[in-house]
Amino acid sequence: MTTSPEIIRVTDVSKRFVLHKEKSLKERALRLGRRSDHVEDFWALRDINLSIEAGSTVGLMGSNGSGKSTLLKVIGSIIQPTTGQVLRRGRLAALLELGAGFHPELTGRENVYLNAAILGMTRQETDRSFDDIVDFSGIESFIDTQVKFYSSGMYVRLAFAVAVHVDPDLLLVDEVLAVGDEPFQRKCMDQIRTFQEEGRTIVLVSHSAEQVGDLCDRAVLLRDGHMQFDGVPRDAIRELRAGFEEDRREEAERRGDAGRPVNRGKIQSVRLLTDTGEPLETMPSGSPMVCRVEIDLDDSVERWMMGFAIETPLGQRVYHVNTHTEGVELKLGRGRHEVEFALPAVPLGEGDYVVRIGAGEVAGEMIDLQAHAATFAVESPTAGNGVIAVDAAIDVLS
Ligand SMILES: Nc1ncnc2c1ncn2[C@@H]1O[C@H](COP(=O)(O)OP(=O)(O)OP(=O)(O)O)[C@@H](O)[C@H]1O
Repeated sequence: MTTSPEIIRVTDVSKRFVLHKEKSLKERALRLGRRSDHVEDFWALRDINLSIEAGSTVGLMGSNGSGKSTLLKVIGSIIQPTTGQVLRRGRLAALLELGAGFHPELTGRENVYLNAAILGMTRQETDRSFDDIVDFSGIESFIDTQVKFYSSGMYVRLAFAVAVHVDPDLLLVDEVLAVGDEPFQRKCMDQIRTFQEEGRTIVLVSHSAEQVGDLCDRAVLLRDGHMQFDGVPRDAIRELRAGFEEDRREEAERRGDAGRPVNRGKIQSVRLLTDTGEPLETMPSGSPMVCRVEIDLDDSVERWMMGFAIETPLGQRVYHVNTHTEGVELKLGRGRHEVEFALPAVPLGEGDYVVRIGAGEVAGEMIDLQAHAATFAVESPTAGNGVIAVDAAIDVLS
């Protein structure tokens, strides 16, 4: 097996920001308007080690403020790490903050030349690519308008068009693409796939599990500036969701301190069974499935409901049912309750699936949630791929 050469090496990188916290208005007034800054260190990244091989597509994931954009900027040398070092090879194109790299007073045309020059293109090279850049951006009629009058989508269109036409070895993309409209986002995704086929390296920040699962061969998960996970996207997504669940519980406990009872219920077990009561791990497509959930409640729980969902490992929901919307009343009272969801036929396509179970009061208060309550695999002999099993027949008509 040959391994690709390393294109990025991040060694022991930490990034500290200094936060200036303003004191209250009253204190400022007392100091007659002089700044009464209270300075605090904030570590946005802590001891990050990362080696990225040429030709790979890596997704940076994590909750808001976890350090994704900071890491991307450190990789792109837009900001310097406080400690540690970043080594990078090849030509870089980066699509970071909205408008970064564009001068607001210059026109789109002038910015294309300026931006391409910053990214390492000669004037002649830019002349040759100019029409393609404008064509890709789709904003031809605004190319001689100052970019300060551009909408966010127009900014991103032009910036992405320049970035992909400078022949980069490494493309860094922050979430900015999300402001483009749907056709443009699709065009960007097609371009990213072309880049992958051409063996270029891509590092992207995304909140979309779908996108990371679909595009990336590796995902790095950040939590509070630390690297929490580095591996295959589906495992990163599972870790990320487990973290969200943990946060939700902590949040519920905090709210509990403010007077509401906590731990009013807990899902104790979730079992997947065949219709004859055998444990179910792998099933043929179209066969029945039973899901039995045991939950303990305390007597403060009022009218409640339970939801059952089947998702792909990347979190795409393929089925959902809820006791309340189906008109099923659940029993009240302290102690163990058992709810069964019996599905007479599960016509899913071949693959792995995740069961998500949630319980909450009809009035809106969450009781418990297990985002990864159980998993199962479906085997299907049908033609094609997808989340539904369809046995397509193909005829050559002419
Ligand atoms: N220039 C800065 N000065 C001070 N703090 C900063 C600066 N840039 C980022 N931070 C802080 O560093 C932390 C990480 O920010 P970062 O933008 O990297 O997070 P993120 O994971 O990309 O978040 P999001 O998903 O919200 O985009 C945040 O708490 C942010 O407030």
